[in-house]
Amino acid sequence: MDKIIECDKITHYYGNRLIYKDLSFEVEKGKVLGLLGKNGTGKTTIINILNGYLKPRSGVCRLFGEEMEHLTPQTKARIGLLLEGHVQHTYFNVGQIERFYSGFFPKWNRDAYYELLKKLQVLPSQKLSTMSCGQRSQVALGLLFAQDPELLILDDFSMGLDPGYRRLFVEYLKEYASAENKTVFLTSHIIQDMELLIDDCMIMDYGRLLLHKPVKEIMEGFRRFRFASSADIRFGQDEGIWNCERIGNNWELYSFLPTAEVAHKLKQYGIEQFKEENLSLEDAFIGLTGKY
Ligand SMILES: Nc1ncnc2c1ncn2[C@@H]1O[C@H](COP(=O)(O)OP(=O)(O)OP(=O)(O)O)[C@@H](O)[C@H]1O
Repeated sequence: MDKIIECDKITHYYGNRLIYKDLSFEVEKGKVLGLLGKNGTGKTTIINILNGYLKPRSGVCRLFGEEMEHLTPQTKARIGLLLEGHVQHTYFNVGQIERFYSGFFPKWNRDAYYELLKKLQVLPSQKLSTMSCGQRSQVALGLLFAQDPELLILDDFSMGLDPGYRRLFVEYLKEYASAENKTVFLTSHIIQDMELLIDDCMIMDYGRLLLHKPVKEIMEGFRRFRFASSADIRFGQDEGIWNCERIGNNWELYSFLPTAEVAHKLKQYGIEQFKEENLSLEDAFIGLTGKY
């Protein structure tokens, strides 16, 4: 299997502040990987390292087998990059920006741009600087599809997009990734979109990678157990319990363990009655990372 992204033991600090230590992961060709994490856990930092904008203190990242600091122009043309939603050249209008970008990319597909853009309520003569935040994001996404990259890296692609356009874009992306065997690495705080789109999920915690798994495994294996108790219940993570929170005498416990094992653990505290629940990816994310 081709590895499109390889990160090996990345350690990064801003000043004295550790962002992560020895972070390693790979993304195979054709996969859609979603990077999730609370604010400030280092998602944009990873994207900046992947693109060679930031040099980590140690470790190596490779895209298409080339080290991030020495990407050739040919490899760069295979990568579509969206940094927090926007295009920079806002003095262009909708038509001019398409013509400007087309010169840089050999496989430029102008129809893909106009197909997305025709859904926008703007004229080709409208300047980007006079557009709303979401409209500018739509232009940026249209330019990415026209580039026809083999690897798409999208940082917070849903920023400013309304629900209808977000759904449309998620559907385009899904089709793009599966029909053409493209690879996508993306971040978003809109986890409902991620659930529809991604194959694998990486969740960052402060200073470390919390979890990297196929979404299917999370959806099938991770559960919430609700029960009532006045006991002082304490589980360690080494016992397979990710999170156990109390609100009054009502408890929420999250685990990948089979029901019988959780039942056995609860019995030690005298709890025989509990309710087991399947989770959306958003609920699973909250169960894994806690509510702050
Ligand atoms: N240039 C910088 N200098 C110093 N600290 C920085 C710099 N850029 C980011 N940070 C800090 O590093 C941490 C990670 O930032 P980053 O932007 O990667 O987080 P994020 O996960 O993308 O956050 P969000 O979800 O809010 O977009 C934050 O605490 C941030 O304040």
